[in-house]
Amino acid sequence: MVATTKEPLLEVDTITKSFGRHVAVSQVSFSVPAGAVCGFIGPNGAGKTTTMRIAATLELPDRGDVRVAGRSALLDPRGVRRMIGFMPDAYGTYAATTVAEYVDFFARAFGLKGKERLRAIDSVTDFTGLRPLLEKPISGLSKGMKQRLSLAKTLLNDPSILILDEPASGLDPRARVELRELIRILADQGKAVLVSSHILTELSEICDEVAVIESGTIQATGDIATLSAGADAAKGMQVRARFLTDVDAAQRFLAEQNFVVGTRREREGVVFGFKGDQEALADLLERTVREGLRPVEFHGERIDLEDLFLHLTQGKLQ
Ligand SMILES: Nc1ncnc2c1ncn2[C@@H]1O[C@H](COP(=O)(O)OP(=O)(O)OP(=O)(O)O)[C@@H](O)[C@H]1O
Repeated sequence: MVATTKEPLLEVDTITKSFGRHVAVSQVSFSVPAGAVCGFIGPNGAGKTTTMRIAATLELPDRGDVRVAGRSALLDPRGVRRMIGFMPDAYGTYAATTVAEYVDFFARAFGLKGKERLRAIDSVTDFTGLRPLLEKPISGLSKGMKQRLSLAKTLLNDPSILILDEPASGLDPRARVELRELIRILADQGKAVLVSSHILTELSEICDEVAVIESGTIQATGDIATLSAGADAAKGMQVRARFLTDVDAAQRFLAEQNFVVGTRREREGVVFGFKGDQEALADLLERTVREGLRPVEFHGERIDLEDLFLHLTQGKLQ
């Protein structure tokens, strides 16, 4: 489970689903509290869409359950559906339809009537910035605007949980940033947001937590800082250090210290691998000072997000 002290609004509880003999997801568990964005990260074919479709009650799991505010999706799919907004990775084209017609159609499909429907349409088209484009045919919208339209439709019934399947895929950098901002606002309104991507960097700035999936099984859950720290400790980080005293003496001293793996001279300094956490690194810096080595530079390069993703997944074909 994603570690959190808050009550989960969405709980995916040990779900397993096979298609024929192929196990698409196996014992997948994680949870998302209200007000949080959880990134669901995994390479192509990892099981993200299958998990999200089950969470959105569009598919039944073979085993396990999904609970929304404590309600079981298996026992009460209609009740759960009312609380969930699902934005699929691909949606039907309604090329000849205008933005206004499209939103109105879905508002009616959600059973919204009269003033309530008009209020909901105003609210979602304002939020997504689509109001100036209401009379435009969908065929004339950019990919970014189409994604906003899909999000607008998903928000019509004001769901407390949002499940967004690869919403940023195919968007240009500006549209990505704008979409991220909208997602953050929605979480700040108290919604629980589950958002998938096959790249960690795309979501790292807005996610409170991530769940990493590969080959149908969860590889890691938690916040990115904790996962990065764990990966640093396991994989090691590279530290660059410069000393005012004799560099050879500094290199000899470092080579004998705990967590230090491999030292080499580089320009006036020493570069070494370090397999400890930030605390252990701070201790090492303190020891170099006590030793009289007079450090003037001591810089640990932490694992970057691309490396973290590669560390958490094994790149299995799926
Ligand atoms: N309806 C289906 N019938 C047969 N196999 C399926 C079906 N849906 C998914 N699969 C298989 O289940 C596995 C998981 O697919 P899923 O679409 O959930 O992955 P994903 O992580 O969303 O991938 P992508 O990033 O490529 O969208 C894949 O091997 C896929 O081929």
